[in-house]
Formats: sequence, structure tokens, C-alpha cells
Amino acid sequence: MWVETVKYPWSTYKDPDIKRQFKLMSVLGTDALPEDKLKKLDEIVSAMESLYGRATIPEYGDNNLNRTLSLEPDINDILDKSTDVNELKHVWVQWREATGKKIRPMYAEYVKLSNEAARLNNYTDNAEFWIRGYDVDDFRPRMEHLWNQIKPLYLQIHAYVRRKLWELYGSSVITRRGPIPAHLLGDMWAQSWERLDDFTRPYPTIDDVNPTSAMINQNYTPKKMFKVAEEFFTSLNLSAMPQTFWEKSILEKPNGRDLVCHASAWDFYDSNDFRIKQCTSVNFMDFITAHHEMGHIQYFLQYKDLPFIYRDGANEGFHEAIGDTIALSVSTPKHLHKIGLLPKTSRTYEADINYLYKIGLDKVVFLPFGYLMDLWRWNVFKGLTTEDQYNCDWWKLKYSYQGIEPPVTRTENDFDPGSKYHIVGNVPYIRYFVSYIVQFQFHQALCEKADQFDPKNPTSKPLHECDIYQSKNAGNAFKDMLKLGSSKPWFDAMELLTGQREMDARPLLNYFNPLYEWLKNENKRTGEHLGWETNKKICFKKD
Ligand SMILES: O=C(CCC(O)(O)[C@H](Cc1ccccc1)NC(=O)c1ccccc1)N[C@@H](Cc1ccccc1)C(=O)O
Ligand SMILES: [Zn+2]
Repeated sequence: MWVETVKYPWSTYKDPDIKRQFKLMSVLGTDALPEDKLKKLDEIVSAMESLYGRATIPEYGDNNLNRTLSLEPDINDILDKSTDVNELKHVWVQWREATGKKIRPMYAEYVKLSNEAARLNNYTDNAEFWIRGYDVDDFRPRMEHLWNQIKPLYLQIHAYVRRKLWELYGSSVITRRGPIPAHLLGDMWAQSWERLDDFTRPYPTIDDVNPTSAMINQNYTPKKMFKVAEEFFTSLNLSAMPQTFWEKSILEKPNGRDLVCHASAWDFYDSNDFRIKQCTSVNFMDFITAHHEMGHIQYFLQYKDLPFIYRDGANEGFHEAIGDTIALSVSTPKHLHKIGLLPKTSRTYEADINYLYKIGLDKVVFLPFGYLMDLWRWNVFKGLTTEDQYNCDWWKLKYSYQGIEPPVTRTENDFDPGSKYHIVGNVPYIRYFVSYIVQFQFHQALCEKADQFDPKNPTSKPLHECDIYQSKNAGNAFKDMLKLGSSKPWFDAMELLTGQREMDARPLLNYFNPLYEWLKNENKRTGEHLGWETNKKICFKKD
């Protein structure tokens, strides 16, 4: 709805709530574009997204089946199981041939039109428009500061994993001082490395925390995975999924039909119809993703009776953090044992380190990726990264923040950012970096409410062992924050739950501290070089 400021001089209003509603309502976004440009922008984004959604790659090897593989589940299964470096290189390169390379010609116009829309909303560029919801004018320096607090921990994990991969693949594939080749990290974008847990964990003899086999043995279905996730939320006195959710959600990849498989949660803003679309496979990673998506639905349910304009996250990072916060409890060996997905648990130092390592391969490893995704796009929207150096600047960031390198030479004929859903789907990404920081603040606060963490004696009940399952105290505290939606600035929502008004990396760093100490000792023992260096060229012109 278009609110004429002349008719409603809302910026002069006294009532802060009415003023806030008008302010939020007055943001037009891309609707500020003239008709033909809006149409063009929509066409470009849906063309990029549908190309990505339909992308398949030829199967590895010269068998004449010429089967094609989709990202989910085919390519992800290969990334999960294969240690054939040529097969891993094949899927890495072919996925980029099938996505980014084809999307590159559309991207520059997407950037131009997005910036035009931002300027019509009185922002200097789309980067500023995208970060407006974080309500601070030094947001980007704050993100860099948070990253600098985390970086020492990341360097330790990076050095340790590089050594384990060097032991497995040998010096012809990977060095012990250079960046890690991207195709060896168990993920198409090297954004999380948890698939490496099996063969890189600190104490390999300890039985692994692998619920996937238990899920398969117990005949889990995608629906059962979501039912188990729902039961965690209701155990906290949060809301169950409405009947329409079970009727209308798409929880499995429909065979035959083309579908953008990237998971998503939908609010139809009628206080009743809420859905998830997820191409769920029966495995632990997808079980965790189910909690992530259900976290969005839970937020929808808690704010569904607010004025329409307030039915949103306190900021975009909050919306991404709800399900992940719950998943920090679900993932504990204690909880998995409780729900029958883990035979037994041994509460030894070694088991603790193994657990923190597995969680670290997701949460700590993700942070440089979660940050650089929009570092690159902010530079593109600001004209600091021009079209002729899209890929060069991408790989400079991947090298400098993640310490990884491409398995084959990349040039400006390629467009590797376009191999990631959020780039082609026009979905901002710093929200996940924010989420990965604040979810540990939420987890710590909820664990205190559940009497499973004592900030005055943090080692008495270690935060990584906390499971808030069935705690009404924790659930009610979470509910009170969720119910605010975007009706208050996010600092107030954060303060209501955690007592703080800032994003703070300390709960995350405290959570991983035992792992950090272990890694420092281990890397010192093996004489590991921290960080990475290379004399390889990163940038090549269009050939
Ligand atoms: O993209 C997702 C999960 C999908 C989603 O739930 O964040 C989804 C993305 C999306 C899809 C289509 C249109 C817009 C956004 N977000 C939502 O469904 C959503 C976001 C905000 C409010 C309501 C729903 N996760 C990220 C990062 C991540 C997060 C957590 C665990 C692993 C990985 C990724 O896979 O790279
Ligand atoms: Zn999400």
C-alpha cells in the first residue's frame, strides 16, 4: 500500500507505534520502479531462479547412461560420500557450468535495476537498502569487527582440517600451508564442512554422533522428521503446526515436476495458511534444516495477530536464528539419545571435543562464507566490483576470508557467485551471518531460563551440553520475544530475551572454547601453519 506522506505527515506524529507503522509501510522497495523497469527486474530474477532450479549436470565417468544429476539429492549425495577427487572436481565444475556461467549475462542488468529501485527509496545503492533493517549506521564495520573476533578460531579449524585432508589426499592434491581446494570440503560452496566429520574428527575411535543411520533404520519419512521437530516446539509450550500446514506443505521433491528445491517457508498473511517447501532426504542434515524452516513458521505463528506491517522478524537475522537456536539443543548427544536417534552417550572429554568439532564444522566454518556473500554483493552494488571483475573479486574474497581456492583455473567467462541460490534468487545473505552470532546469544539466554547454564559459573553446566527440551520457562521467554515481530526495534527484542541490546560474539566463543584450546594444542603439536599463502594467480581475464 502506497502511503502519501503529504496526506499523512507521519514523520511529525507523536505516537511512536503509529509512526513506526507508517515508516515501515512507506518503504516501497522495487515497487518504486516505473512499470516497465519493475517488469524487467522481475523477469530477470525469475529467469535466473528458474535456470538455477532446472539445472542438472552430466553424470561423472564415461558410462553411456548419460543420466543427469540434480543438486538435491544427487550431487549432495556425491559430496557426502565420494572421496574420488576427480568426481568431486567434475561435480564442482559442471554445477558452475550449468548455473553461474549461464546466469552471468543477466546479472549486470539485475544490479543496475536494483540500484535504481534503491535510489528511488532514497538509499544511495541497493547495499544500503538491504541493510536498513539493522538500524545502525555503522553496520558494515560492526560485521567486520565480529568477524575479527571469530577469525582466530576459524584459523585453527582451517589448519586442522587442511592437515586431515592432506593426510587423506596427499601433497599432489593439497598442501599444508596453502588455501584448501574448494571441491574437497563436502559442500558445493564450501560454506559448511560437517560432511567431513566422519573422517576428520579429533577422536575417531569414539562412536560417531551419526543419527542418519538410526533415522533410516527407524523408517523415518520426511513427514516424521517434521513431526518430531514440531514436538520439540510444543514441548516448550510454543505452537503446533496448523492443519493447513500438513495439508499444503511440500516436504518431498515431487517426482517429475520441476521445482526450485531450495528450502523455504511461506506466510500467506491470513493468520492461518503457513507452509514449508523442502526437498527432504532422510538424513540428519535435512532433519536440522527442517528445524530451521520450522523456526520461520513458529515466528509466523507467534506474530500472526499483529498488524500486517509488524508480521516480520525483529531483523532478518532473527528470522534465520529461531530454528537454528532450537537445533542447538536438538543436536546434543543427550537429546538425540532421548529421542532414540543415538544408542548411548559417553560424557567424556573426548566425546565433548568430538561434538564441539562437529558443530564447529557447521557454525564456525560458515561465518566467513556468510560474511563474504554480501561483502561481494555490497561491492557490486556500490560499483567497487565492476562487471569485468565479478569472478576475480569473488575468488579474492574466498581466498582472503575462507582460505580456499578453486580446483581449476577460473576466468571472467565464469560466474561462480551465480552457483549459489541466494545470488540468483535475489536473497540477501548477511542475515545468516547475523543469525549464526545471535543464535548463541539466544541459546545461552534460553539455557539460563531452563536452568541449564549459569553465567556466574559457566563451566559448571557447559553451554554445549544444554538441551532446553520441555522447558516451559525457556519456551515462554522465547515466545515473548517472537510475539513482538517487528513491532519494536530489534535491540528491544534482543534485550527482552538476553538482557543485552547488542550482537555479541562472546556466547559463540565461550561455547567453542574447549575446542579452541584443543585445536591450538593439536596444531602446535603437528607444527601446523596458521593461515594460508599462495603464489598462484587468482584472476584471469575473459579468454
Ligand atoms: O537458505 C537457507 C535456508 C532457506 C531459508 O529458510 O533461509 C529461506 C531462503 C529463501 C528462499 C526463498 C525466498 C526467500 C528466502 N528463507 C525463508 O524461507 C524465509 C526467510 C525469511 C522469512 C520467512 C521465510 N539457508 C542458508 C544458510 C544456512 C542456514 C542454516 C543452516 C544451513 C545453511 C543456505 O542454505 O545457504
Ligand atoms: Zn531461513
